[in-house]
Amino acid sequence: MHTQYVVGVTAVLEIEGLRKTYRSRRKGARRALDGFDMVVEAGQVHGFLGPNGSGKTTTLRTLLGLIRPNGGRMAILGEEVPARLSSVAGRVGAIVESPQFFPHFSAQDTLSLLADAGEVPQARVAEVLELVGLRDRAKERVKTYSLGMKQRLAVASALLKNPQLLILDEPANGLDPGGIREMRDLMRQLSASGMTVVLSSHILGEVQQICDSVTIISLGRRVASGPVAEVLAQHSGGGVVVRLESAGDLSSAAQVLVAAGARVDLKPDHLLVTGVDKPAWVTRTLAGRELYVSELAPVTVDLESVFLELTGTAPVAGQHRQVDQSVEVPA
Ligand SMILES: Nc1ncnc2c1ncn2[C@@H]1O[C@H](COP(=O)(O)OP(=O)(O)OP(=O)(O)O)[C@@H](O)[C@H]1O
Repeated sequence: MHTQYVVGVTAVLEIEGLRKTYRSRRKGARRALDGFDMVVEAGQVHGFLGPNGSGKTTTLRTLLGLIRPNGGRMAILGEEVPARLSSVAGRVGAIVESPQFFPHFSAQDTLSLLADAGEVPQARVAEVLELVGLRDRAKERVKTYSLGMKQRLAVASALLKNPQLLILDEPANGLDPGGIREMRDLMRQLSASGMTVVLSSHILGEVQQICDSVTIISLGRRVASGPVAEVLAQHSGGGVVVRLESAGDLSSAAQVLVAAGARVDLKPDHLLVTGVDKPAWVTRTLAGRELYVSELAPVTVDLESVFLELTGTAPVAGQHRQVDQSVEVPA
């Protein structure tokens, strides 16, 4: 299901009908993006989700002018890219591939060098070190840093020019739970300061906690998008779990509800009822037949279940899922 967006002036990122087919003499043609759409509004932390090989990195690299698309259009901060990339580049910070740092340099030296190269005032170096929480270790060599600290340094380098839009490809990759939490807090902090953050991720629980909105990609196409709560609500099916005072009455309760027009799944200790506008209707309908509800709760879905359903990547018993989601194009 596609959410229709009204593209307003606040869109920081717009992608429409993006297509990319990789061609190689040896491996033939592979369609990585097949008419992909994405919109990110200003001030959001936006999660870009999709299984391995679904086209996330291709999208981000195309956006940054590193890959030439075969079709579609893109705009960053209202400027068409790649045509006008040079006029927005100074307002976009991105880490699309893990940057390589000189191991013998300290974070301070690394950022200082990058600040000079990017004509950023040196005073900004201390600010970004503080922001990413590296201040106290800033003078130590990068080779002594943990993976999490290197990730922070990468984010610090992308923050040097105080971008309006920050794009991070898998920022939590390889981090332990503590590191992930710190990264989450940093994203929130940046967003609170008015920055728009787009992050691709596989860590769905994290995305659910950290992101205001999401785009889910599968096979090079958008399969869902919108505020996290909306995407979840659209896929919860409005179901309710119903338990009765006496479990022995479940089967008759199921018959009553079906006769009254609901869809009912009979489980050993509860009913799963869908197709009902208001949960109170279930209580009333059953009470009218002297069947008493002891518990009535909406079915909660998490982003992971929605993701698995939409991208067709839920595990299937006895099958080993292959990781590539791109489509081979016949010669
Ligand atoms: N340079 C390339 N040449 C040929 N095929 C490529 C190239 N880069 C990516 N692909 C293919 O395009 C498809 C999409 O890859 P992409 O890296 O965009 O996916 P992704 O969603 O970022 O995946 P992951 O989560 O695994 O990083 C994959 O089938 C990949 O093998």
